Amino acid sequence: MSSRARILVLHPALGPLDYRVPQGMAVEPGSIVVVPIGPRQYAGVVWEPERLPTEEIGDNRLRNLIAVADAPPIPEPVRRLVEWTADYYLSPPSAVLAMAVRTSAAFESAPTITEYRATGVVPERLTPQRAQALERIGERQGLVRELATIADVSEGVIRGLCKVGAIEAVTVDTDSPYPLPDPAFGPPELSREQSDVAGILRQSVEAASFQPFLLDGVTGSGKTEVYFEAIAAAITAGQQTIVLLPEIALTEPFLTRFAARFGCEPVAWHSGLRTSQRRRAWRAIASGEALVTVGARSALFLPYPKLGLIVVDEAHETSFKQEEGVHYHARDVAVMRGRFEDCPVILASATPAIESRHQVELGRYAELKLPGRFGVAELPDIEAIDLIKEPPDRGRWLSPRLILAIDAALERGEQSLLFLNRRGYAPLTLCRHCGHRFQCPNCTAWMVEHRLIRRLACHHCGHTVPTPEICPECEEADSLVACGPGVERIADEAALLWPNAEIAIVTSDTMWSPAKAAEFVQRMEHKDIDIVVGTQLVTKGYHFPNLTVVGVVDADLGLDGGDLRAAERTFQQIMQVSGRAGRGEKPGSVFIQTHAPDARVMHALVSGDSAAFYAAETEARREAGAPPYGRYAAIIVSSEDKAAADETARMIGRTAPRRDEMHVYGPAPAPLAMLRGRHRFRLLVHARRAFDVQDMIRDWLGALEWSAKVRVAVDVDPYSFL
Ligand SMILES: Nc1ncnc2c1ncn2[C@@H]1O[C@H](COP(=O)(O)OP(=O)(O)OP(=O)(O)O)[C@@H](O)[C@H]1O
Ligand SMILES: [Zn+2]
Repeated sequence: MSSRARILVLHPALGPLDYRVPQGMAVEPGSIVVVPIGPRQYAGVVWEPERLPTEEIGDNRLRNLIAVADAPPIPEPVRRLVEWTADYYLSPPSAVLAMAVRTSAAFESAPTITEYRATGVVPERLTPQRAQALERIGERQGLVRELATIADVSEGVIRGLCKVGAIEAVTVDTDSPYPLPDPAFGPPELSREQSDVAGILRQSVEAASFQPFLLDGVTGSGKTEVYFEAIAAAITAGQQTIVLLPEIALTEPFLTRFAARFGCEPVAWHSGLRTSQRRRAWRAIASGEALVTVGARSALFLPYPKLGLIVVDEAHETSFKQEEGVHYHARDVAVMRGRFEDCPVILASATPAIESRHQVELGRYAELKLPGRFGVAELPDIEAIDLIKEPPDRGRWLSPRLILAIDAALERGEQSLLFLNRRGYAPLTLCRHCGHRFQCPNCTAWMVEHRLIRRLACHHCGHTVPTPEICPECEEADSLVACGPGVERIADEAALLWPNAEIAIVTSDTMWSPAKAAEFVQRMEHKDIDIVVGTQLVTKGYHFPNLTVVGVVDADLGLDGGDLRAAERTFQQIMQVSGRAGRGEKPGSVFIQTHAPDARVMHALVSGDSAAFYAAETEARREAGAPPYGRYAAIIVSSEDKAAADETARMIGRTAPRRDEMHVYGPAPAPLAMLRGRHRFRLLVHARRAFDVQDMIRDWLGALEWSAKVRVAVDVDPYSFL
């Protein structure tokens, strides 16, 4: 009798497969193994056969497992989480598992990796490519492949630089231990309110049982300080913590703040890590040595063996929803993980989502409130500026009242922030002679002018072209006009208004790495910047006590398009950016430029009556049967071949089951009818809360077949309707 093992192979197109465990090899559920598939080798994880049924094959046809990896097994709660996520989001389990086993380097038993870095030697033959490579690499270090990507040159160029001594190899120890955070390093003195909330969280961590908390505290109330106390309790108990942040850019300030509280930085996990860093972090996490990990949503699936606490900061942020591959929502999966791990989950937010508030009403989440700012800081005053009554000058975007407020802030030596959630110079370029508009060839989207790099760029697919001198349609020179503002245009206007002020543009174009974020924070703290012009990237997390004036350039921007969360999102975003003003001793003021001062959301922002706003929004959702009172699932059909996509979408529509508990809308061309060269059609399932949408969709789509040219993606609980 041979012993067989069921393996979930890390190959997106394959289901579970059985293998023979050769004599002398020992595996258990969770073991990471290497298996043969045809002539190739893949990693996989041993699974409980009853949980992943598959067609059994005879013993005589089994192939042998090749090896067991030198890494701890994937713990049981993670295996349950993988199954749940795959089930809920209608995704292949292997695609979910791939997020837990994120790096193949991690279980190859090589404790060192060879990396490369610049030596400072300038080669005699300095081609433009070589010069570019050395300039971009700077102080950085990595594999040849990684350096080539950073420098945007071929690997050959890097190897060439190596031969002439401009780049050298270094051996990196990827198993060196991380320092241990010390709960007693720098604890703050908590206010009464803070200390009450911290006490409840501490107790919950010590009790080590599942409990979701909604930590609802206004901006600057000390939510971070308070959940740090829960982390301290977990560290003391020798348990691991995950802190999820909505953007990588926020990790840098978090690391510094964490170090001030605990004496050393936590382990960071995000897409910007090099192979060697990824391997080191993964191994420390999987062995249980890494006590606190901070990261973007992908940190959630890692195999922490003794997880004691999960924190989701800025939990209302929609960037926790993944829009590609497995369409999961990290906030919701975090709560499930807490349940499988039996540990508390803290969702921290100044503007909790209606979905999360609803869970509080149902008694599933415990609500903890911090209603006031810490210390002497007060919440800022918010005023609306009616752009019809107080318009900016022609061709300008800042109204007189906002300009006066910034004048005064500059006079007082204080900082201002102008918020506009639009990268680049202008969202649309057209020819004033023939009316030609520049559209992306791959997407249903205008090309956005970026003046800093003198290119037009598509924000959906990344396609760029140099900004043309003449209209490609009518060949008229100097006929192109920029329509509407992006942050670069606002920065230009600010430079004209305040020629002596130091102005910084902060977007993902200018702040694309943790190091850039650190540099920005430093310049702000040293008052080297007077006016920040930024996108949503600067709206959260930052604490700049000298920042007192915030101007929202176009508060109506997020209301266009009108998906079900548009008003809520606008409210959250503006509250969030307002939260940057007056965080220190100096009071802050916020100006919201709008064409719709009478809209409910603008009223709520100005009056500060968020309760009334939420009540009305929630009631509207209830009436519409929208989440959290009903559910949606989107089916997105796409193909490079428009007719094929159209035909498949219609077939799916025709075969839609008819049930009382649900209705299927569509198919219709998606608002983003073309994306990255693929034509897109959408269907939307709208169902009652209790209806098992996933099961219905599984049966429905499972019975259909479509051409290999067509991709059908299901988005359960969609946040994007484009
Ligand atoms: N008990 C305390 N002792 C000393 N400083 C504190 C205390 N509580 C809060 N602070 C300080 O007040 C500022 C705001 O706190 P914190 O950033 O934790 O608030 P927050 O609620 O997380 O804010 P936001 O939601 O805007 O990110 C920080 O600089 C923090 O260090
Ligand atoms: Zn595009």
